[in-house]
This record gives sequence, C-alpha cells and structure tokens, in this order.
Amino acid sequence: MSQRFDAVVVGAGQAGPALAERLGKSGRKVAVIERKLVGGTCVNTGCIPTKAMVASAYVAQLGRRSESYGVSTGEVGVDMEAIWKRTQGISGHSRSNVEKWLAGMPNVSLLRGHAAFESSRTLRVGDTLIEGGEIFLNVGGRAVIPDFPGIDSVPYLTNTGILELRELPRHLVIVGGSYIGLEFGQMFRRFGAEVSIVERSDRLLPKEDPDVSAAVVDILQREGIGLHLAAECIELHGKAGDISITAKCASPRMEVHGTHVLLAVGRRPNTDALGLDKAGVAINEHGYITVDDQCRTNVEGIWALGECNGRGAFTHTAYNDYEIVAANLLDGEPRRISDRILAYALFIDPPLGRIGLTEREALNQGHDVRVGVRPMSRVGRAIERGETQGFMKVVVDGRSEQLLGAAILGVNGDEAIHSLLDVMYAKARYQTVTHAVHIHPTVAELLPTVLQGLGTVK
Ligand SMILES: Cc1cc2nc3c(=O)[nH]c(=O)nc-3n(C[C@H](O)[C@H](O)[C@H](O)COP(=O)(O)OP(=O)(O)OC[C@H]3O[C@@H](n4cnc5c(N)ncnc54)[C@H](O)[C@@H]3O)c2cc1C
Ligand SMILES: NC(=O)c1ccc[n+]([C@@H]2O[C@H](COP(=O)([O-])OP(=O)(O)OC[C@H]3O[C@@H](n4cnc5c(N)ncnc54)[C@H](O)[C@@H]3O)[C@@H](O)[C@H]2O)c1
Repeated sequence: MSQRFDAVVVGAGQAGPALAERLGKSGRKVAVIERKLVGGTCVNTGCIPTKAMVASAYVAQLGRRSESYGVSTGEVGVDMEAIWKRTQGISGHSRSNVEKWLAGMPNVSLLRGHAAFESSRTLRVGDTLIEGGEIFLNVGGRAVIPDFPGIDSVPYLTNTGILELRELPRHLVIVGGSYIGLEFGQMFRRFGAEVSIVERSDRLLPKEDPDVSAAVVDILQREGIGLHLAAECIELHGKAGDISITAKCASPRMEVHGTHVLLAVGRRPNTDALGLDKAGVAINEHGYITVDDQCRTNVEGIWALGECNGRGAFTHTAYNDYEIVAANLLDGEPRRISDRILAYALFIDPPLGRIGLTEREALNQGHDVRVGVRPMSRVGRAIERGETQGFMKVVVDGRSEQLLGAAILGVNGDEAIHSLLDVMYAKARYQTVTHAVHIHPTVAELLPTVLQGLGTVK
C-alpha cells in the first residue's frame, strides 16, 4: 500500500507537532510518523519526568533542613513508588496533551511505526510506502552505550530505565559527570541512596569554567556524593545488585562498588536506522544530519530539526528549529540557527543558568574580557531563603561593551539569567542592565551591581 502527502514529519518530539500544525494550516496534507511515544524524549524520558523528580528531591532536602527555618516536619520519609506515580502522572498528562493536540490538527494524520527512507521522496512504515513532497526529520537521539569491557554482561541503566525504578538503589554509581549524571545523582542522593559519580575528565562539567565546576563539586560533596574524577579506561564487573566499576588507567587505579549503574556519557542521534543513504542525505562523522543555517539538508525538500541535526541538544533549541523552518517556508522571514544564543540550565539545586560564552571561551576568542562576580552569600534573597551556595558571573567585551555570556549558579539562577539573555538578544550595551532598576528582593536585582564591578581578566 502507498499513501501520498504534501508534507511528512518523522518524529513527534519537540519540533515535529508544532511544525505539523503550521503545515496543516497552510493547506498541506500532512503525515506525522512516530514509532514510540508522542512528545519524544523531553516529555517521556527527559526534561519533564526528571524535573518532576528533582522537585520531589528538593522537598525531601528541604524537609531535612526544616528545623533551620524554625519548622518541624519530623523524620523525612521517601516513597519511591509514590514519586514514580507522581512523575508518570505529570509526564503522561503532558503526553496525552500532545496526543490530543495532534488529533485536533486540521489536515494532519498521525501514523504509528518506524519510518525509513526508500528514496529521497519515499519512506517505508511497516508495509506502507509514504510519499512526501516535503520531508521533515525530527528523530531526536538516545543514550550512548559505551563499549566498556563488561557492558554486555553487567546490567546498567540509562535515563530511560532509571525512570522505571520503584525502589531506591542502595548505591547508585553514575558514569558521566555532566547534565544527566549530576541531575540524577543529586536527586537519588536526596532520596536516600548512596551515590558515586565517575567522570573521565579531571573535573565535573568539563565544558564549563573551572570555577563553576569547583562550586558544583562543593555543592555535591556537601550532600555526601562520592566523586571519582580522571577515571579513564572504565570496566564493569559483577551482576545485578553487586557491581564494580574500575578505571584502570586512573592514577591510582580507581574502583567503586555499587548496586546499580547509570550510564550518562552523552547522546547519539537516531539516524542509524533511517535509511539516509537511500535518500542521499549527508551526515557528519558522529551521525548528525548536516544542515544549513535554516535546517535544510543537502537534499532539496528534506529538512532536519532538533537534536538529530547536531545544532542544539535541548528542547528549546528543537522548538526554535521549528520556528526557523516555519518562518522561512511559510512566513517569508529569514530566521537562522546562527541568530540563536546558547542558553541552558543544569537543574541541580541550586540550579546553574548559563548563556553565551564562558570566560575561557571569551578569552580564547580574543575578546577584551571583563568579568563581574558575586557570591550568592552576598545576595539578600539567597540569604533570606537560606540557600546561599554558588555565585553569579557575567562576562563582557570591554571594546563593544556588550554582554558575552553569564553563569548564575544559585537559587533562581535558571530564571534570573533570562534578564541578561534578553539584553544579549537586543545587542544592547551592558549599561542597559546597570541603569535598570530591578525588583527587591530578587536574585536579579544584584545583576546591575555585578556589572558595576567589572574587572579585567588576564
Ligand atoms: C534525562 C534528560 C533530561 C533532559 N532535560 C532537559 C531539560 O531540562 N531541558 C532541555 O531543554 N532539554 C533537556 N533534555 C534534552 C531534550 O529532552 C532533548 O534535547 C529534546 O527532547 C530533543 O527534542 P527532539 O524533538 O529533537 O527529539 P525527541 O524529543 O527525542 O523526539 C524524537 C522523536 O522521534 C521519534 N523517532 C525517532 N526515529 C524515528 C523513526 N525512524 N520513525 C518514527 N519516529 C521516530 C522518537 O520516538 C521520538 O519520539 C533532556 C534529555 C534527557 C535525556
Ligand atoms: N538540564 C538540561 O537541559 C539537560 C538535562 C539532562 C540532559 N540534557 C541533554 O542531554 C544531553 C546528554 O547529557 P549527558 O550528561 O549524558 O551528556 P554530556 O555529553 O553532557 O556529558 C557526558 C559526560 O560524560 C563524560 N564521559 C564521556 N565518556 C566517558 C567515559 N567513558 N567515562 C566516564 N565519563 C565519560 C564526559 O566527560 C561528560 O562529562 C546533553 O547534551 C543535554 O543536551 C539536558
């Protein structure tokens, strides 16, 4: 059997549904093909379930600290089954909203199954051939499974499997000390598990500035999380409930025993079983689909959006890819990926809000770097909240007087950072912020002060 559509969207993740709606409204007959759960990673196994669990972990931690606020809660108990149910409820609600949204879109049909190219205009889904005038790939990614010795015999978790745990692991060992590793690590520690993080680099969050990494280490160590850095040549040994992880090339040789292992060493794109060679669509050496500044692949009539194009690894960047494609194709507005400023948050507690360049990147790029820093222990709002860990740091170019980047590791840092991000988008001078009057008492009210104290960096 074969069916013809004006437009075919493969993957109902963060870009696909919104794009399908716009295409359908333009009068095109549209197919959305999804092989698993609509909503993709973010809704089902990523942002939404993890942030729901981070919220439970925050409450547990606050309960333990309650007496310091003059409040008695009694001993804190954590019910993993109840946390699982709450998390599944939030994630499931979000998924069903996307399902209803898709079902109500004019001219859009949702087809279930794995899609793979047969030619540059044809995809196979089971026994059906789907022909598309325009094809939009939003296939996302999945966890990297490294080829560690022992990986085939020792049971391990990824971000997917760990969400299914209904009992607390006694000792969770996490390989990878970046976004996924740190968010899960802190949350399981707060649930009551022993947690060890094993990271190949000599510091956590190796892409951040060293002062950010050091402050994050301090936050995690105070909560009793074990850190094993510079862990090279990892091997897994043992069986379910009794696992050891060794880093043979670490000096001295490192070994840590646990009951469960989470692999959090990065993501890879879902492009390997997509038949891209049959369509002639080019990929890079890591399997990401090569696109131009407006998400077009090398094959006319085929676009790639979201994580699979390697130009962003976040929900907001995937959604922005949809906005870029829709603007160019449907609105005659030449929006571009390169107009986007890097922005993300790490949702440990306190969170890290990050935008633009790090201090190190700014120096490497030859900017006349000026930096303003303030510890959260000197931020009124943080003191009143009893949450004074971390610091804020803003990086400015002394010649253009524009903001280059910022990091706010501290309470509300994930929100406060946006006031700087918007000034960067406006391409305004940093004095826009120093002259602004911010609300008291907030974290953002100190940003003008930080910028008034800019210093030169060698
Ligand atoms: C644990 C975790 C936490 C995260 N937290 C955050 C966060 O807090 N903030 C943030 O911004 N980002 C976060 N992310 C990243 C974010 O989830 C992803 O960047 C985002 O979901 C990518 O969206 P996407 O649309 O590109 O792909 P996806 O959401 O992965 O969607 C791709 C869809 O395509 C489908 N598909 C794939 N291949 C085919 C095929 N051949 N045929 C049919 N269907 C196919 C998949 O089933 C999937 O539904 C997190 C990720 C993880 C793993
Ligand atoms: N808050 C958020 O926005 C959020 C949260 C979770 C995940 N995510 C997304 O998920 C993606 C993947 O996250 P991630 O943390 O898995 O990957 P990552 O690429 O950010 O970090 C992987 C970490 O594992 C380490 N590593 C790699 N190989 C290793 C090895 N052999 N042994 C030990 N350590 C090793 C790396 O040095 C690095 O620190 C991110 O890029 C991000 O886009 C985002």
